[in-house]
Amino acid sequence: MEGLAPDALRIAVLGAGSWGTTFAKVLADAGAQTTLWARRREVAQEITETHRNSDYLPGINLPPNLRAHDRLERVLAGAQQVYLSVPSQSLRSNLHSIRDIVPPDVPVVSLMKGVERGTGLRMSEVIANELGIDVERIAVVSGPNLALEIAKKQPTAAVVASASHATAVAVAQAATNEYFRSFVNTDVIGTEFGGVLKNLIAVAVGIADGVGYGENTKASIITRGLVELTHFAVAYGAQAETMSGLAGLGDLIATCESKLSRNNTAGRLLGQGYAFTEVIAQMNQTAEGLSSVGPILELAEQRGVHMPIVAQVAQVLEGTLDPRELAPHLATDSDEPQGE
Ligand SMILES: NC(=O)c1ccc[n+]([C@@H]2O[C@H](COP(=O)([O-])OP(=O)(O)OC[C@H]3O[C@@H](n4cnc5c(N)ncnc54)[C@H](O)[C@@H]3O)[C@@H](O)[C@H]2O)c1
Ligand SMILES: O=P(O)(O)OC[C@H](O)CO
Repeated sequence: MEGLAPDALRIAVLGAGSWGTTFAKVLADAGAQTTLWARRREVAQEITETHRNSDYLPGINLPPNLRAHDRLERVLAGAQQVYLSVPSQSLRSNLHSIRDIVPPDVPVVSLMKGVERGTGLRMSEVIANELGIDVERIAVVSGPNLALEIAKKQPTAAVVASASHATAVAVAQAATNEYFRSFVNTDVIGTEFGGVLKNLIAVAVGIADGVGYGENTKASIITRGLVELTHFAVAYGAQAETMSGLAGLGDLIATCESKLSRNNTAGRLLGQGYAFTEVIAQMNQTAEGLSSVGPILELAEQRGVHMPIVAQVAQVLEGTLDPRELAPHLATDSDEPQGE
């Protein structure tokens, strides 16, 4: 491609929604020759020919070294790194399709923030399972990363985690440019669960917002939510410090505060009185939190972790709790004061 260094990294990104496209732009802006897989041919054509993805990133110009295709074989051929950004519940079936065509030995990176319904597995676990590859080849990216802001080149940080420090570094190098900075760690569990759990707290904050509660209520939910997500993640082997980093607190703040967040938006609609089915009908993008609530509560129960906020989000989704009742029962279902 014109203007690219001859040794430019060749990268494949699967999933041309808002995050897949934005992350592909980050990688391309960092100098990689990047190819996106779009399910729909017309989306692939629009990206390659007009450098736009108007459905997901209206008004954003994409760089010329970012192209797209609807054929997986074309996208994956010769890729030196592979990134996955499809809705979490569709990951396994997508991996089936690429199992035999992912280039050997290259890093495979999850950009997703969900857990699989039915198994409760994190995305990196589904990848290891389905592709049968060494965990040292797998990395995950998380952090306060609202796609549209990054697509507009607003300065942002993220964290890349892998069981292999070398893999994390290779991915972070590829995903660092003048507006996007990738840090590294080896706490894959904490980094992934941070991204999943903050979505649930963002739904709760959205509900409070939709009901009409103010900043005290939302700050209370965010703060107690951080305690809840830390207890959960640590019970599953995460390091507590990860939860006060970019993938925990950082993402919690961004998602709970932003009207761009789909999880926050879904919560707000619930708080305004829309039923779950009506919210789903109104959302035209992925709100992962809605699918993660059930599996996360099952996992919490298995390790004896108390998650009052997430449990109440589940009740609002089921229609068994009035949204106005969510915040008053923030901390516990007991009337006894408890330690913070
Ligand atoms: N958008 C963000 O700001 C953001 C930031 C960080 C992480 N994420 C995570 O990235 C992942 C993808 O989210 P997104 O924001 O790009 O969602 P999106 O709704 O914007 O796009 C989803 C994409 O997946 C495609 N898709 C839908 N069903 C599919 C299927 N069965 N098989 C293959 N492709 C399918 C859609 O056509 C679309 O291209 C989610 O896990 C999300 O939590 C999103
Ligand atoms: O729009 P949301 O709620 O999926 O959040 C997007 C990102 O995860 C924010 O970091």
